[in-house]
Amino acid sequence: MSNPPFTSSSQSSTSSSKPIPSLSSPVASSSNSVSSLSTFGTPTSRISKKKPIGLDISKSILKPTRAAPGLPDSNGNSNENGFSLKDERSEADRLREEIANLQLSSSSSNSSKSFSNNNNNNNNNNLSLPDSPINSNSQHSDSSTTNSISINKKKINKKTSSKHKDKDGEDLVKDEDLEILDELGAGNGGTVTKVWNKKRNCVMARKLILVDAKPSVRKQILRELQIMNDCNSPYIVGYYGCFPVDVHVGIVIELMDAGSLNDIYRQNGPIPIEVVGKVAEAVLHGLMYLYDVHRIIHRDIKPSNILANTNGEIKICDFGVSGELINSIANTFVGTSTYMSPERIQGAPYTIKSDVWSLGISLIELALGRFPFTDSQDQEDQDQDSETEDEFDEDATLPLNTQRPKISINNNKEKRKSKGVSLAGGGHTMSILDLLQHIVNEPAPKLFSRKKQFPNEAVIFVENCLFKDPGQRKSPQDLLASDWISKSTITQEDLKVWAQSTISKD
Ligand SMILES: Nc1ncnc2c1ncn2[C@@H]1O[C@H](COP(=O)(O)OP(=O)(O)OP(=O)(O)O)[C@@H](O)[C@H]1O
Repeated sequence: MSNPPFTSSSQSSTSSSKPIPSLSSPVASSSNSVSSLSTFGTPTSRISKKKPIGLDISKSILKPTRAAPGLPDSNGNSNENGFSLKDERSEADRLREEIANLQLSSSSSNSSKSFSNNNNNNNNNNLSLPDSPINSNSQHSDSSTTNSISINKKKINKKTSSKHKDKDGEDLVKDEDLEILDELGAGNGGTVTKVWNKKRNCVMARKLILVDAKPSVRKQILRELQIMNDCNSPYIVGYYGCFPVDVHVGIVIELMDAGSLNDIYRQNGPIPIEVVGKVAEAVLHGLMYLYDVHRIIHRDIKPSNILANTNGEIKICDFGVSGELINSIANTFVGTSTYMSPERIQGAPYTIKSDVWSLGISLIELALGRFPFTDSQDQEDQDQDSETEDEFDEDATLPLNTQRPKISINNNKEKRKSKGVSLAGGGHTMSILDLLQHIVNEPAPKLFSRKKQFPNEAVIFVENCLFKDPGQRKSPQDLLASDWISKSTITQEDLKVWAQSTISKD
């Protein structure tokens, strides 16, 4: 069963003629943006795995969507925390602001201690901030004082800045203040839960990373994670703090209430290609921010690390800030990254171009609603809507003249029917080695489907992400300047309505 393509302008006007009382401004007041948005899918239940993305946007708007506590519902009504869709700022922005205020009040009112590195106690306008939770013990013994109130950014280096202390010098996010509400998901390294911060009266996401490391390593991990303190971008999931949890590490981050793009496509079917374009744009901005500002390469771009919220924001998470954490997890890691570029599989060092490859694979996955390298026989077995061979979208992402991946020299029917190893995160059915071999030896997948036509600009964009030679592969900057991204007409409001439509109603 194919998903209807994005609607034409005539469909748009039909849907926009319906009243949309449930959304407060700015969506409702912007008739243009509403009509352009006709494009997005109807809400689908989380129970159903493969409901088509429908067309009737007005229905999706009218039906109430489940808003996480701390976030507005689809009617734009404030929930118990007083947030509303009318308020353009996201919950993360609000929290950031609160944190900034706390820092200022801390620096102006708490003149008893200065934790700045320069150890001076004259009134030279340096900001004195409490140190990070990790460094605080040693730094707190510093008795130098200051009355400074203005922010001298240069003085706030990575080691001394902390957005996570309140005016009493207490951690802004403490594990004991978090009440577990719901499980959001689990990955190879740990579990993520939705939590209520009793002290701050808001919802957050708490990720428990199972590292089982000795205290010195854990301390080092927590220290390294502090770099996330300084990450401040609308394309990066907000970070609120981290702490040891037994022998493990807890990280508290912004709750993205529409979940990961992996969850979204698995529960709602393929993501409309126009939205996929905005996903590409957000990820590229996030990658560029991480690299340009912090010299960080993400290293793990995949749909489960791209998150969306009902404000229509798309952000990336889980980037490789902590070498120690990567090492610790690698010790217990049972999966493998199936989004890895050919050069990485062959042992070349990571570059930002490796992230670009992973982005290309992820985009195909989102647009098709399945992992690009899925074995077609298995896929066919699972696809109840495919009744004839013709209808089935066999190896859709392989080059047109390729029937199926040559997964081994002795490829035969028996082999084809083998389910192979089911890889984590994508319902993958090739064995890991077959897959890695395939990525290295076979042509790169393409954005292609027998069932649906994708815009040429999107096809070219993905092609540019998936040059097997990293030298030929485009940089994030070039990709952002491409036609697909620069000519997109999808607005933030459109994304907001789309994201809300993906939330389950039960
Ligand atoms: N900030 C968040 N807000 C909402 N849901 C989240 C958040 N972070 C993670 N999740 C959910 O939790 C799931 C598990 O995340 P986690 O990072 O532990 O593993 P993963 O990325 O799915 O897999 P892997 O461990 O293989 O990288 C995600 O797929 C997503 O559904």
